[in-house]
Amino acid sequence: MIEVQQLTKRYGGDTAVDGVTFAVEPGRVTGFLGPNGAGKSTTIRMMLALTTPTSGRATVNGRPYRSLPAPLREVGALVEAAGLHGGRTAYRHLCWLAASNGLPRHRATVALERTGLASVADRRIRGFSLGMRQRLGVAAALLGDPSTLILDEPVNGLDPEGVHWIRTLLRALAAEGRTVLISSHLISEMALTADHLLVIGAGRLLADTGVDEFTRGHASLEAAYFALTADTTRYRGAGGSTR
Ligand SMILES: Nc1ncnc2c1ncn2[C@@H]1O[C@H](COP(=O)(O)OP(=O)(O)OP(=O)(O)O)[C@@H](O)[C@H]1O
Repeated sequence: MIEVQQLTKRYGGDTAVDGVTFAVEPGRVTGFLGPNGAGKSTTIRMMLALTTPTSGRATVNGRPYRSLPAPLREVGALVEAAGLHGGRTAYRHLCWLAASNGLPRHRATVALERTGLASVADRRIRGFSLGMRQRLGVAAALLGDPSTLILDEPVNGLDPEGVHWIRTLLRALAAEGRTVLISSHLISEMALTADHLLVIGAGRLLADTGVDEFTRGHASLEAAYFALTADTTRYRGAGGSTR
């Protein structure tokens, strides 16, 4: 369970996240949506103590991330597919991560199997495609068998088979009773993956609702999303309407 209370982040005079309050419940997939620059990544980074809030707080299982005794056992995160040592194999990378977090080595094998990377476990990461790197990032998130998963844009770089795979995986993880939060720009994909939605625009929470409820009265989830966020889009192409 993730709880965010009055979370705010200011950069100079700009407010990236503005007094946001919500809870992400276990047992379902929660989609985190919003236009470019809405504050999704900043909110996620504050949950993971990668960015310090100006005010407010974020907790996982009742504690701020920083005070979790074994963070990887409680929260698995995919923030961006960076920080990979290209010369290492996928297996070595995960073993190194496991060792530095006090996790048994066999967790690396389990995570590779769950992410479909077992057959390339001994290949060097530098030869990995974007989609394979993304899977490896998900494998790292699953390493500690955490009850909470926070994945920023997990669908990025995945081919159609990969998109289907991550959708099935996320739904299975939620069905196991885990808390699953994913951000995405792919609204149509969210319609298939998420049970619940948090929508943020210009740093403010615009919706905290079930997918069916959110879509009611609109032609599609996309139409409902555009109607809600039209006035909060920070960046928009010249002449481009989002409706
Ligand atoms: N380190 C930083 N310094 C200054 N401003 C920042 C910083 N990080 C984010 N911002 C600003 O905060 C706002 C929210 O950015 P954020 O990356 O959280 O949005 P986002 O919803 O994740 O966007 P996207 O969908 O484009 O990834 C933006 O206006 C961004 O320019």
